[in-house]
Amino acid sequence: MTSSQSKGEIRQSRIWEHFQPTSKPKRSRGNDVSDGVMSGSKVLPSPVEEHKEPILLIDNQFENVAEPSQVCCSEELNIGTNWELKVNGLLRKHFGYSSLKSFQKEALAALLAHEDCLVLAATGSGKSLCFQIPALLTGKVVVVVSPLISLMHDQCLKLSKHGVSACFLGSGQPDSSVEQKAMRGMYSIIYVCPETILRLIKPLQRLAESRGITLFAIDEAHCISKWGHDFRPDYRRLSVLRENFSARNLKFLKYDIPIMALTATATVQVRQDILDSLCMSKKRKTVVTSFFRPNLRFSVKHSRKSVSSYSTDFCQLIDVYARKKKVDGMKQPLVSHESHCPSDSDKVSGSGFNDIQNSDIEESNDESSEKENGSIPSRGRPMSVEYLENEVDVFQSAEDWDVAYGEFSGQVHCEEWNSHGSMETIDPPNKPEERLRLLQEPLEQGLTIIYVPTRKETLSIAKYLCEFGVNAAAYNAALPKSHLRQVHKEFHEDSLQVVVATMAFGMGIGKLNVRRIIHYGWPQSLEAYYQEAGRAGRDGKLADCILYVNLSRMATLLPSKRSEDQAKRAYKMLSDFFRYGMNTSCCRAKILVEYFGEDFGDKKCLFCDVCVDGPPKMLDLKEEANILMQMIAARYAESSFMDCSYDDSLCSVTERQKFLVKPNLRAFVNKIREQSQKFITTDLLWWKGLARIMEAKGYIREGDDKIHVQIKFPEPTKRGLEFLQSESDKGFHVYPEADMLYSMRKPRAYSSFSDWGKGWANPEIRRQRLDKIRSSNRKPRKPRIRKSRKHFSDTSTSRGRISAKISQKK
Ligand SMILES: Nc1ncnc2c1ncn2[C@@H]1O[C@H](COP(=O)(O)OP(=O)(O)OP(=O)(O)O)[C@@H](O)[C@H]1O
Ligand SMILES: [Mg+2]
Repeated sequence: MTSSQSKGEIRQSRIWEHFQPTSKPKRSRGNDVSDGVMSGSKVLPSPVEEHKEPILLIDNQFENVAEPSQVCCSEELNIGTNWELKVNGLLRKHFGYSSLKSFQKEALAALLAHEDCLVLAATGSGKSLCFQIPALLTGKVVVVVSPLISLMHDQCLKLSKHGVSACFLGSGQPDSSVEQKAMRGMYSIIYVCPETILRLIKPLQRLAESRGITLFAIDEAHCISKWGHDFRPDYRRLSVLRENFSARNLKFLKYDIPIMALTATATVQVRQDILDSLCMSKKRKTVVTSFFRPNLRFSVKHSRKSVSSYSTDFCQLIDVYARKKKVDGMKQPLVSHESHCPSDSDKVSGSGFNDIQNSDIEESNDESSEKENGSIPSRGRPMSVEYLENEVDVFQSAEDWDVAYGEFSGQVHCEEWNSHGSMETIDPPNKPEERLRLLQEPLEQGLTIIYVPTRKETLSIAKYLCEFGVNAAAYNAALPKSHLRQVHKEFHEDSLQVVVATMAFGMGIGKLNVRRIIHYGWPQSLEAYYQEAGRAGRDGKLADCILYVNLSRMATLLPSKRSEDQAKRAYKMLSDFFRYGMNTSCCRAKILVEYFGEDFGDKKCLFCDVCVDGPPKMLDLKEEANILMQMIAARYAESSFMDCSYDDSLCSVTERQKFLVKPNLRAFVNKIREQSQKFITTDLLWWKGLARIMEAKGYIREGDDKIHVQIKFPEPTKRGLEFLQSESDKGFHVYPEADMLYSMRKPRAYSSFSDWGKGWANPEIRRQRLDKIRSSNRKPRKPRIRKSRKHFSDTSTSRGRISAKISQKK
């Protein structure tokens, strides 16, 4: 799949391209730099004198430095035309790879042409090399802006193993002399967090004049964007790099120092925001690879998400790692992982193991759907800003996350190298047949990360798994730093099996054998989800990305302290994710990559639950859609009448006020129930699903200014009114979505319904009953109707009717 956008500026590589074996150098017409086809840009530097090998001293942690006197100070890049050969030599020597991937080549070519570059490539595709190789190739310094200390530490550790001098600066750096050495040009790669780079502008300008800075790389660049999921305010101030390192301001520079921004998850809007915020030049290059990860198997499962559902949700995981059974509530003795489950003294306030509460919180102003759906009401503390802030982990600055672990060894880890001295990489299956074969193979044990929304759940789930003999650990920002370091260390050493974490864990983690990423609760956006899911299967082997959510409850906006604007965006992101969770008919990988602006065409991943199970049978919901549309249209007609009417004799003030209050979906559903016996027992949840489908088809729209996770105050559209008026016999065939299927799963019927129905014809009885229903609706959360349900059975209800529709068609 190749797409060129913006006059050839953006080139999107074929979907499998970056996962193809790199050991056999490819000659792909469109990608080969030496063919001169590189997006039509003049990317190759003119041949200059013979390239001087950069000085690289392979040594220990912080002494892994180059002598300033020996380094290249020239402004020109003395690379020569055969830079690809040189790069391949460096790659083999330092990393054990035989060649660059095509997107890496393109990014490098942009740098050599002194151009800015935006690199959008899937998680685990190898973005780091795009900025690491330039340091080796040019002999100048590369400055990398990175959001997390653990990530910087991780990368420095790896580079030192590969014989590349690197350091990180900031509060996590224990050696105070490193910063001075770095500014004297003694490291080839300097990692800094955005907060630190802002105070280092002057020393960096001196460094640019002495050893030279070849590139500013902004890793995880989505953090720049207010529209993104990981917004970090200090990232937005990085435009200072362009101002302070331009040829206009620094006379010794012939060209502006190029900026390279890299991310795996940026929507089209986020991309633009990155380009603008960094003041990237108009002549920049954008390199886009497919976001598709062919070896990841996505699925969505329903879970009540309470302590009582752990046994169902985690039994498979326990089977994989422990195969022990908890006997009558007796705890299995914890082995080495006792330390991972913090003791009472380590507990964060109010979040001990025995104090676990259901922390799902519904959208703040949503009426309870539990009343309708029989789920247990949240027993948590009342929702408040403080409560929410205390419960979730929110990135503020890199300084908050000092969880670097271990020391640089400077040693090459033998297990990472095969007997021929090259890095062992397993290419992900890139053809449908290969992937289908992979699907037959059992999922390897490997490691598992469980992402949960709250700190409390990290503790309760880790404890639960430990009780069954799984070597599991909790990870959240409120736990002691020593504990977090230990978790990192053991995770990297494979001595842990499961890490139960908030979003605080794992950004940029380069662990190859993560086999399962489980999300236990609604993530906050598709971006966050895809980033986290992307930590699985980096070795190219099959990996599972399972999302457990309560289908009867809406996604929740957890972090608070947001401006109105930010809250709107956050709701929009939640809403997009909610639709992903409710989807039953479209390949999940397709939804994910298309969210990032990639055209997946009619391809399918063949792996996800939708591809494997197939969509549910389509239903003709013409009658249901019609009645809902009628209700909405009628109310709309009434209210527009009220709006136009200035004649007080036509209606009273109270009546007018009544009409000014917007009815929500629940009110419409109640009206339907009042008017049609057939739908008396159809869940609100089911109607919500139908309303979502009708909104997607453009029949109704949200009438409220506030953004809701899903449509709440429906208004008819022109299209919807046309649908209502249409006399065509054409049905309204749709795939029922996950919440609709869930609400139909266990037909709840009323055996007394027939008795109850007998009196319905009598207007007086009907009036009394409707009054009763109305008054019960006014009292929130009183499960009056539900109470009697278990005694009854009758399939003549609409729920039964809809379920019957499905079974009939199956
Ligand atoms: N040219 C190459 N040939 C073979 N393997 C490569 C090459 N470049 C990178 N890799 C592999 O890709 C893996 C992931 O690289 P890297 O950590 O840079 O990914 P990333 O794109 O930065 O991911 P993330 O978005 O999660 O940060 C590396 O461990 C390495 O094994
Ligand atoms: Mg990376």
